[in-house]
Amino acid sequence: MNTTSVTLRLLDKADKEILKLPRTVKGALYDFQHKFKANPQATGLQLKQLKGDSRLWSARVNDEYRALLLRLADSDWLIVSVKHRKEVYENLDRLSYGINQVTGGIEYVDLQVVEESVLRRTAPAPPTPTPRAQPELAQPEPLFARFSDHQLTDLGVAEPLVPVIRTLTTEEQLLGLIEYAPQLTGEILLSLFDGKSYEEVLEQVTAPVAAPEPVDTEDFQTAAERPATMVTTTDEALREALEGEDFGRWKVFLHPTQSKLVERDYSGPARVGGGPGTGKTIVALHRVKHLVEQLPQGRNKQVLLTTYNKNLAADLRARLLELGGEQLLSRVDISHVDQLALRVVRGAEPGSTKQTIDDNQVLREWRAMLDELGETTWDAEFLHDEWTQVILGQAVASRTDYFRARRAGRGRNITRSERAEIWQLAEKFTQRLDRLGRQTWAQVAERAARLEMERERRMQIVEQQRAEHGGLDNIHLQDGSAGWLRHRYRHIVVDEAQDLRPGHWKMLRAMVARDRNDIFLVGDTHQRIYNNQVTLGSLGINIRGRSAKLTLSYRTTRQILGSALGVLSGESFDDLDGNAETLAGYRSVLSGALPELHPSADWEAEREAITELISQWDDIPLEQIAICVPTNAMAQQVAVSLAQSGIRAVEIGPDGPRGDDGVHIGTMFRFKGLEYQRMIIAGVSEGLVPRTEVIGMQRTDALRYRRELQRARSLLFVATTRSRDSLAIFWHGTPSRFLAPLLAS
Ligand SMILES: Nc1ncnc2c1ncn2[C@@H]1O[C@H](COP(=O)(O)OP(=O)(O)OP(=O)(O)O)[C@@H](O)[C@H]1O
Repeated sequence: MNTTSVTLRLLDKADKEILKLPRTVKGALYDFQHKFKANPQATGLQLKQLKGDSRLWSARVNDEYRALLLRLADSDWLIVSVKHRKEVYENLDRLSYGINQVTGGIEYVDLQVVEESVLRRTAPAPPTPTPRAQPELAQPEPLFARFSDHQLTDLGVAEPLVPVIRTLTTEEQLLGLIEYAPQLTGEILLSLFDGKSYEEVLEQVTAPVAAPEPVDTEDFQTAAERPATMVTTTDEALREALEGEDFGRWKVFLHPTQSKLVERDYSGPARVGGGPGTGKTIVALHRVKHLVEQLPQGRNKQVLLTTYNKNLAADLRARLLELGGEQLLSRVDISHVDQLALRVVRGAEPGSTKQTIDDNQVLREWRAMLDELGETTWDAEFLHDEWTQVILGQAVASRTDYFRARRAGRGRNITRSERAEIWQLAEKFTQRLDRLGRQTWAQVAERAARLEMERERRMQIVEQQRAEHGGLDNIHLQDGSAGWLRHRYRHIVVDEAQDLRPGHWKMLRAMVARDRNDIFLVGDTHQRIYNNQVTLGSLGINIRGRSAKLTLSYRTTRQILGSALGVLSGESFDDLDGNAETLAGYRSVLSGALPELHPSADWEAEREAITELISQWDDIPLEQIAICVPTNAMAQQVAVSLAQSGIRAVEIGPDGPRGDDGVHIGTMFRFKGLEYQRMIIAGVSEGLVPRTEVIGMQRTDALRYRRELQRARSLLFVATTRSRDSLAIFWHGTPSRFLAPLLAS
């Protein structure tokens, strides 16, 4: 046997078993993997084949514990389990392994462990009735009676589990089975249990992970390389999994649908959609790592990782550091997109002292100006949106151009004379900002886009000249020529893509050459919380044919997910490219309690009820609890109520939580990208969610009303999907219309 380069991997789920082992055993396992890789045949390891079986082996971890290994090839081994010595050698028939015929992935099942787990969740049988006193008890219907064995295995259920599956009669038992079953079996059974049809599961769960080629169920080495086999792939990943008390599984075990997207070679820009918690950010991070690994050696930052705010960018940096250390970080520019745009603009205007103001400040400026002018025809929000989306967004440079500008999706039609009025107001507003030495983020984005597009154009001219004159040397280079210019990045990865402005996209497009794997973006339009509707194709980013969707939530329980989907019901969403996008197939294998619904008579009573609930939660750190409210004022009021009961709280500001200690409180806008163990959403009352002003728009501007309503829904959807384990929704007075499906069920 070749002992020089032994590959040792760890199968998904074995790590969960390992996490439960005593500390000393984990330490021993760490030493074991070193020794094993040095020489599997070393006497101390007592490597032996189980039961004459050709692939399953056991090896000694310490006096008490044994590792069970599958031998994939001569020097390629896979740890499938770590068990107490007494549990290894009895009844070997219960240990089953094989290659799933649908996915081509390696699966391992210990039937005894599964059966015991099911049994633990089985309610004790009622006392045996005396023959005469009781009528015969009806046997409960098995959960999956309506599906044949063939149907189950065709969907990808692990064949050895079929007999146990036939015995299941309760949800609890099913959850017991899923805990120790291969990942796909769990996903399939829960989807069927939750009411999906065979065909739906085939399309939504099985097809995305099915092997594209016929599966050879004897070829374990090929199987180990398929995305469907969830294993650690590198030494580092194995060490990580063995070392960590609560290591980040996301770093090591990607879902097959995730790893395919990470590793694919795309002929151009690609997009990954998917509901909250499906691991879009995780995919973006792994994609960055993958792209960096393909780069030639160097020191420069050829990959840009960007997102829409500072807080999220900081989080991306921390997670990328966790994933690949300083070495990976050294090749990646991580910047939030506004900051990036500002950098471009400052680069072009080094002396500029302009202050950049956020949307709230801009609206205050609009209002101040309208007040001063005594102008009442138009409201500040409308003018701000019109200016940002139509005038700035389409780079409209003159009044005449504005008369011709497209206003798709902008709400009510406006006449020519109204356009003239708006144009005049917009001009006045721009001058006012100039005078005050201020600029808006939308202006910065558009300016940055123009500068970058101009820069790219100069590069293209030089390229063209180079082609025509046969080399740079033959071109007469003038001062300021672009001969030395290169695209700023080789690859751009965007997280939370749904909230970037058109200007951002134009800037990013110009920063990277149109090439394979140029732009990779992840986002979910159901979570769009700003009014930045874009059609990427029209901005030069063509994702057609390179669009995919993740559907398995790793964050939220099925129960919370059901409520979150209820909040969205009846609304339609786009795919960032003008087509419809749905959450079909969105699911979870995590289970928990149903969300709690708490009505109150008024706001004060609601705050009391919230305080009361939190004071009962003394089993988790306060930082794992968050309260989300519709307005800043309400956030402050909740903080005061909590303080009066001695509960510490911190508010979440634009840059994240202002402090470490206490329950996090914030408005719905602040929760994007965050997650908590327990979430409270408060003030979900009609008039607050959606706001009264939005409801009023129904009469004045139907299109705007629909857009604002969708945004309010999305905000609530984002808030509901931040919680991992439990969700409590509070309101006073009339509950929000968005809660109707939850109240009806
Ligand atoms: N393969 C995986 N294994 C384990 N955990 C995972 C995996 N993928 C994602 N997660 C976990 O699921 C949670 C959600 O992941 P992530 O933040 O990437 O989702 P998202 O789709 O970007 O969510 P959102 O749209 O709500 O921002 C995180 O806690 C992440 O660590």
